[in-house]
Amino acid sequence: MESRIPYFKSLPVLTGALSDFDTQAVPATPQDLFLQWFTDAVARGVNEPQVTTLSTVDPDGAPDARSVMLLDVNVDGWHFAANAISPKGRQLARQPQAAMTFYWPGTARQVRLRGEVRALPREAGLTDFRSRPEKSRAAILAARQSEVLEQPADLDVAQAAQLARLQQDPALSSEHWTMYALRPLDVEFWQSNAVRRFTRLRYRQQGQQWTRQRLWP
Ligand SMILES: Cc1cc2nc3c(=O)[nH]c(=O)nc-3n(C[C@H](O)[C@H](O)[C@H](O)COP(=O)(O)O)c2cc1C
Repeated sequence: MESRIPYFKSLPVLTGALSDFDTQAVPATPQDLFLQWFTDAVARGVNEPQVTTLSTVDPDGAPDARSVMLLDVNVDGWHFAANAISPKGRQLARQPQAAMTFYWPGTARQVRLRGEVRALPREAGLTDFRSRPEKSRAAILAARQSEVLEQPADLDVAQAAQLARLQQDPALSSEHWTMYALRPLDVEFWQSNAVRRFTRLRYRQQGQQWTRQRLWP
């Protein structure tokens, strides 16, 4: 098979108006720097900056990763919602550790987080569930997420059944839809610049404080 290396390497990367990253002038917490970078990504027109790659560990110790939507960032961590009985939910129940990776094209910035994941109290999942459109709630209720779908028509039947239930009882909720918070021990901010000199800054939790270290690129 013909090599695709020249093709992939010919595609532009780390493009955009790049900022200098002054690691001396950063906030005390990674939450604040993350929100600065996030707001900047939105202002620069980055599409869907709230989508992140969430990596977990399966029962065999193998990594697993997928996209999820970031829903909040605060002292409790980086929040996302998922079905507790999905593979990721089961993986997190067994091994409550995860990583999140953000890359915002056009900013040449990456943010990586690693740490413990906690399922938030049930009310948080319920509030998120209730805020979703009816069809999305029906899809969550019908979820047998990541099981093999033998007959595509089974999905339509399952979703239509849940939609009918919801129309009869709009207060219906999912007992499995859960809000999670990834509370990082490490958060690394990575920035390229016009001369491809990468600047990396890692925040590390130490007790109640965050320490900061520059990393070799
Ligand atoms: C852009 C995008 C956003 C997504 N957001 C979520 C999300 O917030 N929560 C979720 O459970 N799945 C989300 N998904 C679907 C997951 O990537 C994944 O396919 C699904 O949750 C099953 O993952 P699992 O088998 O590892 O549990 C999203 C997918 C995409 C492409």
